[in-house]
Amino acid sequence: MRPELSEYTPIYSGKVRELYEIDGEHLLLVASDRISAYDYVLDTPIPDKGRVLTAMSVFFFDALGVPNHLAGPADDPRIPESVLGRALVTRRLDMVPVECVARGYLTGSGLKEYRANGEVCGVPLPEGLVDGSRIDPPIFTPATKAAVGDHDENVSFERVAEDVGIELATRLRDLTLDVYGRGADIARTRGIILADTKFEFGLSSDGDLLLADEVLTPDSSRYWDGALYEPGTVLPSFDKQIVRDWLTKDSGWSTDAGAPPPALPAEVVERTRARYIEAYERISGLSFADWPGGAA
Ligand SMILES: C[C@H](c1ccccc1)n1cc(-c2ncnc(N)c2C#N)cn1
Repeated sequence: MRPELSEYTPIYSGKVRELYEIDGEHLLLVASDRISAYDYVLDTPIPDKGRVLTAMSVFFFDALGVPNHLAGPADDPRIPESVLGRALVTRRLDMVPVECVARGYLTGSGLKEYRANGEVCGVPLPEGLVDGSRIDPPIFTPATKAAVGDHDENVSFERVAEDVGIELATRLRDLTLDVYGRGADIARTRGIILADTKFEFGLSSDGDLLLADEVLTPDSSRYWDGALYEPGTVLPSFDKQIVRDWLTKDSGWSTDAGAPPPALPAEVVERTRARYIEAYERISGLSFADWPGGAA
């Protein structure tokens, strides 16, 4: 008999995820079906999004073999039925207050910084790069955690070293680049570009540095369709572009409307759900139908 979610103490609620305390040593990390676009959390959920992204994290935790915070399998008996498949039991860690970002392609806030001063987080880049240019080898571009609703602030490696010490900063950078590089290689061979990603790490009570949070999911990474990639082309988001296009081209809403986006039509929801499942099945080589939880 599985416990009820109400038996656990909620300790954090994010845009699309929640964190609960199971006991002094263990947490329950829950991924919702909520989707965000243009800094809004949309009213319409994407069925199974939480389960797909949880499956992706578990695939990469297993495939990359990095010491991590998982404390049980996807069907761990401590996981309530109501969130089975979209929740994981994790060890409670002392989280390192650094957003560990790796970039293999130049876009977003990195591009903005590069255009202003030719570097990203203090890392100089070659001249002449444009939106979508490959950054090879990938670079470590950390950020400080922003308050809820704000955007993270890009900082230099030196600033991270000031905050957490040079030894830990060096380990964070090396681990971030190693895990991103190997994960991006796996995805690329399956036709999906992981342009960049954000990792979170924590320290165990034994002092071990463990990979935490979600790993290489479309919510923590930019997913592009490799078949569409041309150097310097701006690629749509593999998972969110269907929603973005409907919102800005078909719904009558605009980002400067000053009002939240409208509800999504069923067709947009289903196509988006299919994109998440496609990304998981292509990258993992596994069938999403075999993943725990879902419609009884
Ligand atoms: C921002 C992120 C979060 C994830 C999911 C839902 C809401 C927030 N978060 C993760 C921890 C955390 N704290 C202690 N030990 C851990 N193993 C983890 C993890 N993962 C704190 N915050």
